[in-house]
Amino acid sequence: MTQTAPIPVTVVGASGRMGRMLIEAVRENPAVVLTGATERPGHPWIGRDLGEALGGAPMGVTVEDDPLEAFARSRAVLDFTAPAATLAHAALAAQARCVHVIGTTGFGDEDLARLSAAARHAVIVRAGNMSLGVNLLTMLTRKVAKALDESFDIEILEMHHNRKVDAPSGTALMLGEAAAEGRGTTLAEAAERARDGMCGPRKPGAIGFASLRGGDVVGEHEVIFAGAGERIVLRHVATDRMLFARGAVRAAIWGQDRKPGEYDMLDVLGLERD
Ligand SMILES: NC(=O)c1ccc[n+]([C@@H]2O[C@H](COP(=O)([O-])OP(=O)(O)OC[C@H]3O[C@@H](n4cnc5c(N)ncnc54)[C@H](O)[C@@H]3O)[C@@H](O)[C@H]2O)c1
Ligand SMILES: O=C(O)C1=N[C@H](C(=O)O)CCC1
Repeated sequence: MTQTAPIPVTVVGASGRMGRMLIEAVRENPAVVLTGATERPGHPWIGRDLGEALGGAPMGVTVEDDPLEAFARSRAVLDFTAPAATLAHAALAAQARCVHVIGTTGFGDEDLARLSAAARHAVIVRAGNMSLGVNLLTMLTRKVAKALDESFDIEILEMHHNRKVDAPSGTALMLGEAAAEGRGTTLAEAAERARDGMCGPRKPGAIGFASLRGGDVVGEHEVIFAGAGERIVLRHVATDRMLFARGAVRAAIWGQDRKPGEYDMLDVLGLERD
């Protein structure tokens, strides 16, 4: 029996809520091995052993602030940081020929264009949500939106913990894209992202968003199809961030030896697009 060597992986933003989960998800999966961990320059963990910084036994991996050094020893980068950091990582991951798994959310249109440009020379797997459940929910959302006409108003409601910095969530935008596709339009055309004051009656065909923030909520999403006398509600509740981290590790493994390009979790999970 042939035994394949584990894939060397770097986790960027190692001290973050998701960084810590990603380290655990790499350590529990024998198909991958942690060879690098980074944090932003000036972070107190720089130069320390990662295991000790996490409050446990030494792991033999030193936290660095030079991502290229770490990427050069790796074949995949797991990146749940912040848009500016991820854009910088994309160029370096392409240079080091690493699969770049991006969970970061909050990108603007120009940022997304820059990531698409990087994907001409590198494998990028990006998703606003790496869980199986949410990716299935995007398929259901597309189907229901296609089946119903504009007499059903589509509203997307999300709730997250009080430390989240971007809104609407990346997941809500994924669900919005799916709803828009089902309706035969684009989210840029249909999105209604904020309502306050005398904003007038609802625009027919709009896809509305509402964001709640509080406590330690991991991530909850509802897609509401509101018609006359009835409502259909599709709902996903995440209760454990390991869900996202295990999805990211799966994407890193799936991305090995793929052609350069921009992929998402539907590709990784082998789910149909329509
Ligand atoms: N796609 C998904 O499934 C999914 C799931 C959860 C969170 N997220 C997203 O992941 C991102 C991070 O979320 P979080 O809750 O872990 O945030 P967090 O603030 O806890 O962690 C971000 C980490 O990135 C580090 N960082 C920032 N700039 C850096 C740089 N230049 N180099 C290295 N590290 C850097 C920060 O110091 C911090 O430790 C957010 O955009 C969030 O929306 C996505
Ligand atoms: O905690 C976060 O931040 C999350 N971000 C993603 C999003 O923006 O949808 C996924 C859920 C958790």
